[in-house]
Amino acid sequence: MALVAGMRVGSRVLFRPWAWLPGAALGRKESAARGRVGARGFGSQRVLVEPDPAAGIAVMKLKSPPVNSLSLELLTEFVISLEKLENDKTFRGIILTSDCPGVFSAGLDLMEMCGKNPAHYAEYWKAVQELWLRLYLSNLVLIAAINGACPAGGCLISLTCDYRVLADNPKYVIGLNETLLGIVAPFWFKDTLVNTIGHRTSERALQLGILFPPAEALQVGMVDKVVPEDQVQSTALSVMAQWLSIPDHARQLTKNMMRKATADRLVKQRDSDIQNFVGFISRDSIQKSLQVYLGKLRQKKG
Ligand SMILES: CCCCCCCCCCCCC/C=C/C(=O)SCCNC(=O)CCNC(=O)[C@H](O)C(C)(C)COP(=O)(O)OP(=O)(O)OC[C@H]1O[C@@H](n2cnc3c(N)ncnc32)[C@H](O)[C@@H]1OP(=O)(O)O
Repeated sequence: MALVAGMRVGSRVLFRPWAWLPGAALGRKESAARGRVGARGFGSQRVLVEPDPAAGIAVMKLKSPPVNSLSLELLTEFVISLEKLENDKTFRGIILTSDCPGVFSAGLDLMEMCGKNPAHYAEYWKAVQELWLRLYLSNLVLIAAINGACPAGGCLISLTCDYRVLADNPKYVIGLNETLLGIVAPFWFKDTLVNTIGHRTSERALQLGILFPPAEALQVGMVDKVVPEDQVQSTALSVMAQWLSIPDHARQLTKNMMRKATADRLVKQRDSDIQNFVGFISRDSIQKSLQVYLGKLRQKKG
């Protein structure tokens, strides 16, 4: 077996780029929870995993009501489930979807970024980085079955997937809308978007914080397919079959070739990226903007 840049070619698991990242190791309890997934469903409170070992795939459903906002707990459970599937050679692909009606994910949890201390912000941001790195460089085929609204961090997660299927519902908007909150998408959010829809469209989408409805999302390439809501899952499954018809080693090496440079940019500056986030989010003006935004979200109901 040849070794290419730390990747073992000839076995199914080709690269574990995070294995050497600081803080990437899981605790003892979490490690003990790993192991073969088998045919029974597993998961955690916030991440349901429905394995289909015969097909070599698993459906992973985010289940953190009401809106799958990416709390520290959800991020942690997400990473653990992902690692379990990555480590089990039975699995070659994951369909990522939501168990919360009408929302794929509301993005980063605003409560994690409001009124907390710098140590908390640092821990939170490290967890966000970790999930992005693992998803972006995953060996598995990842298909997003987007069955609800998909703003900001929710959009980022879908952009790490190899293919996005979006339900045709005008409420199911998708995009990086950070500027609407008075905050800035970090460079690696931006890079992920640029890699998907190109520079000019990203520039406009990011500055204006555009949340694209399905037809426009398809037109700009933010998603790959728009289908009636009741066909999202079946379409994701048939797309998965197509991707799994490609030999793993060739597809994985190609994915790595396309994505590694983007991931490396963050890997090389994880600590300074955390410091930037902590400094930025701790500013009084940013805290005020987030509070105002949260207030508007709450008012919407009343
Ligand atoms: C000098 C430059 C330096 C640069 C340095 C850069 C550093 C980095 C800077 C910071 C980068 C941060 C990046 C941030 C990314 C994000 O993801 S921020 C989150 C953005 N998300 C959103 O804008 C979505 C907001 N939510 C919604 O639009 C809607 O909730 C929905 C998803 C469309 C669902 O609508 P609906 O079903 O009608 O539910 P609601 O009634 O609106 O919500 C239910 C309750 O959930 C709460 N909630 C919603 N979203 C969030 C959230 N993201 N976090 C936490 N809580 C959320 C909402 O308030 C409701 O709560 P209650 O009123 O208490 O019920």
